Amino acid sequence: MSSDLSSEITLPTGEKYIQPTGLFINNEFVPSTSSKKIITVNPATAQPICELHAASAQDVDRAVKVAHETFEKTWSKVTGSERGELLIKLSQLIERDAEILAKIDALNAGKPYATNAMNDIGQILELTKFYAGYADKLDGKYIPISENKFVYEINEPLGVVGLIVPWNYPLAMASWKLQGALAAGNTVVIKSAENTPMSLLYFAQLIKEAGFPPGAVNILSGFGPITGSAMVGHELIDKISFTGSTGVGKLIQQQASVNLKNVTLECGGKSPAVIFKDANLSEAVKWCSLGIFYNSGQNCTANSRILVQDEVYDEFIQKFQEYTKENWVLGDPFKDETTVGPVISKTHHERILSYLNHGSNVEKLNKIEIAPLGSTAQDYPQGYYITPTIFTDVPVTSKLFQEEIFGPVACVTKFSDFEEAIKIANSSIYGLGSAVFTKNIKKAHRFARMLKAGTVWINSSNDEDIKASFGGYKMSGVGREMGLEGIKTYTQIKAIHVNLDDEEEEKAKL
Ligand SMILES: NC(=O)C1=CN([C@@H]2O[C@H](COP(=O)(O)OP(=O)(O)OC[C@H]3O[C@@H](n4cnc5c(N)ncnc54)[C@H](O)[C@@H]3O)[C@@H](O)[C@H]2O)C=CC1
Ligand code: BAL
Repeated sequence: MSSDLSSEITLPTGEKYIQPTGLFINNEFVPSTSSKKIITVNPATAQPICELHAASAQDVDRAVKVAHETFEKTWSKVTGSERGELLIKLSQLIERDAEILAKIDALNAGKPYATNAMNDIGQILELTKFYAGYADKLDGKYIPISENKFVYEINEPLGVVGLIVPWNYPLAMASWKLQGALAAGNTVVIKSAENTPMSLLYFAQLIKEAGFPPGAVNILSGFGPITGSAMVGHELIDKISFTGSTGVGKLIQQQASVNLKNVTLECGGKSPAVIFKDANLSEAVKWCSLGIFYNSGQNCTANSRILVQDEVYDEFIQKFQEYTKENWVLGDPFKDETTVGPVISKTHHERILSYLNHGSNVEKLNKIEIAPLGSTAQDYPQGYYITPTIFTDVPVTSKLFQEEIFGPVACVTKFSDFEEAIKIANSSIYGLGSAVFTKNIKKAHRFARMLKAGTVWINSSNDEDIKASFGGYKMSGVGREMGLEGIKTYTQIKAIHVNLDDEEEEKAKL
């Protein structure tokens, strides 16, 4: 059963559900004004799933105007407590529909359902409740000036915010932005990635059911250079929060100058994990394997550069291979045991393969393909699978060591001492995540302070928590998400100066 605005989907489990396919504007699904369509593809099979409306610049304009009007007339008058209650209601609906939301991301993004997509929903749930609790706690500040003068500062929402999200965590990346923006009192126009629009459109139904007023949240599927660019250029959008490539982040920063938009950019990374010889090696192996192979390496904080001290280098490589072989399962995202699914698309698959080819045939590096439980990408020729791979003794200046591959590919290199380790770790244009493994607490903290990265994990890796801020140094981005910063980033401060002096009144008293 399909209409122009919905499509009946049969999941690989045999279950069926109705997928909305229109644009979600003013709490209704509507057709696009353009004939351009997005055809979603299941990365595990390379087969098309369904066709969705793609927003034109005209559709963006309509969504933004609706969001603007809603902000001015309704949403800006809703109290923090009321916004918190709506978010609590939303969290209950997310909990109710957790399985179907995770199954949609498993189908559309190839995320292993039980071991990955469900984790995303768990994080979203926690985050939604966290921001619900903060919605009425955006306290201001009292600043005494003199006997008769003081200032109070209040946090106000920005207005209409434009959110542009990627495909690696389709619903989670949307939620990092959306829930914080709503808690802070903004209205939203959000665009999903063209590869993965399905879960966010399903989520639109929960927004409406939770009771958010029409126009508070508008959800567009669409292509970056058309829909995304129209959002960035729109003068009624007060802020853009973007997650994606550094190249597009740079474009957005330039285009956003049209009305001096506030911009948050969460971009690429080439995160180092540094293993000192006094580390608990088994723990380092476990975390580094998780940090590069989880989500098939499609993580902005993936520890794609692994630096190991000379004395334990060979032992680390051996244990790393063994651990990965024994603890990961490559395969069908809908099988409960699967932990490594396909990568997102044909284009991305080809991009990763070209890095693998460059590493082995151009740079002539030592390449080790690890077959988790004996299976490799060749066992799944129908989908976009990549066999987990490590390159060893990789020169620090090489393309593979410097560029973001965004796949299950680790580059390992040696270092001799603390100074060399910090120099290599910081020799990157990026500065998003980083990890350091040592039992020496002083060394760990000294190293953490010297790392140029927005997140440092000591004795773990990619162990993010919604209560802590997340974002990059250098070309990994601008601003922070999650934690308290993830709500403050959607506010602006107004300083109100109060003068209690009244010379006329004083004179009258005399
Ligand atoms: N930081 C992260 O989490 C992510 C990083 N990436 C990196 O980017 C590489 C390329 O992946 P892509 O999907 O091509 O990333 P991308 O940066 O092109 O896409 C991310 C989002 O930006 C939108 N977009 C693209 N061009 C735009 C424009 N001109 N104006 C406004 N919005 C625009 C896309 O539609 C999508 O929603 C990956 O291989 C990876 O290295 C990709 C996704 C997430
Ligand atoms: N773990 C979610 C953000 C990222 O790594 O892409």
